[in-house]
Amino acid sequence: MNSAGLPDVSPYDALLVLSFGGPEKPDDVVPFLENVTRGRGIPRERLAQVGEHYFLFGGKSPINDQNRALIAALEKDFADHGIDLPVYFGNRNWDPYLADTLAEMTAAGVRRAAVFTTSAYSSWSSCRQYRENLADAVAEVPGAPVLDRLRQYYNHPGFLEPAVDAVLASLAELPGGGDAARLVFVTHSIPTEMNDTSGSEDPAGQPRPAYVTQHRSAVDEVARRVREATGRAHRHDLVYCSRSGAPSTPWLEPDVNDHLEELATDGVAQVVMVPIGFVSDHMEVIYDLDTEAMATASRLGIQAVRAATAGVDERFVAMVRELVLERAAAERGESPERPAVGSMPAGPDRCGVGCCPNPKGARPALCGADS
Ligand SMILES: CC1=C(CCC(=O)O)c2cc3nc(cc4[nH]c(cc5[nH]c(cc1n2)c(C)c5CCC(=O)O)c(CCC(=O)O)c4C)C(CCC(=O)O)=C3C
Ligand SMILES: [Fe+2]
Repeated sequence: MNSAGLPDVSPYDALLVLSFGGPEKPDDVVPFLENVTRGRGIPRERLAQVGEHYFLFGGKSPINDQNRALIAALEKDFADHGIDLPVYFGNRNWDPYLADTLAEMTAAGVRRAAVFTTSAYSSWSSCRQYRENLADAVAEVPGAPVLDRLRQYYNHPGFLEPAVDAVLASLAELPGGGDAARLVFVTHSIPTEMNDTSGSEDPAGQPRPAYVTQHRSAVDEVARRVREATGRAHRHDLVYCSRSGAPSTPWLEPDVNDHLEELATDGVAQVVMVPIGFVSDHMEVIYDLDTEAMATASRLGIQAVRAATAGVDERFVAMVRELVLERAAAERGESPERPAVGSMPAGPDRCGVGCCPNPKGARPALCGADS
């Protein structure tokens, strides 16, 4: 609390929500995909396919609107809690681009901002690449504010509690209350090599392989709480979607569709798909799960329901506020509580040395113990 009895956000004078970005209209789709895949060696056929996913939804990704809704909810939550902190929005791959937002923040006199990324887990794609984006943007904008990326939140109760309720709601939608339903937790596949190097060897960092270890912690905790609530032990699995890259490069498996085939063979009749790797219903969720995996389930005669993502659940929104206040207190030299549930402790405020290296070679990155 500050002298007026309100939560103390110093040393911060802004919050930046940093996300992936997505196309807003059909003409944006190809330039967006070019932004995403610049220098990444994604085969042309894969890009054409992913372009079709966007065109199926009118050439517009839901992700930017979802982030604007999250920001509106945060502004309201801050106001309700007497917190006077402007919230800015910047993306890696589409308008509003991070560097433009940083220029706007600089012009508005922002000196130091907390940064919330819309990605809960550690890997190059979901963690360090955002830190590289921050370094690039700061290099482009003279006088840019100091930026503190908030810790990974895959094990924060504000992220997992909405997931538990979402699973319970989905079970209730299945005939018979889903009493024999399998819980199929789904996240974004990444190259196995990117998983192996996710996290760091620095004892103060996230233990390797952070990406899968963090997911297992989150998944087991949600399944445990569902069991507590229903009194039934639902079997559960962690599987993957949205594989990309060259077919010769190994990525995390099994793919959700292959897994459903296997479940059907084993006689599983009901499934709840839980998009535990994603914070909102963006393209991976509405295409890869709701369209493709749902069609697979229906072809196999499996009754399937997809659980909701955190979105603008008030606990998730409150989590962002709590993370800002926690980090602000830590930067003031206090020792705030660091809520964490599951098998892993709260992650560090700064990524460990060598955390989640870029597979194409080292680049400058902010917000690490070594930056
Ligand atoms: C771990 C992870 C997350 C989750 C964490 C986070 O949220 O950050 C994520 C999120 C997202 N990924 C997204 C879109 C895309 N990702 C691609 C490609 C890739 N993703 C990767 C990983 C991840 N991606 C990887 C290793 C590649 C291969 C290329 C490379 O090595 O860099 C491609 C290129 C085409 C393709 O190859 O699929 C697209 C279009 C969107 C926007 C959705 C929308 O528009 O609604 C979102 C939120
Ligand atoms: Fe992706």
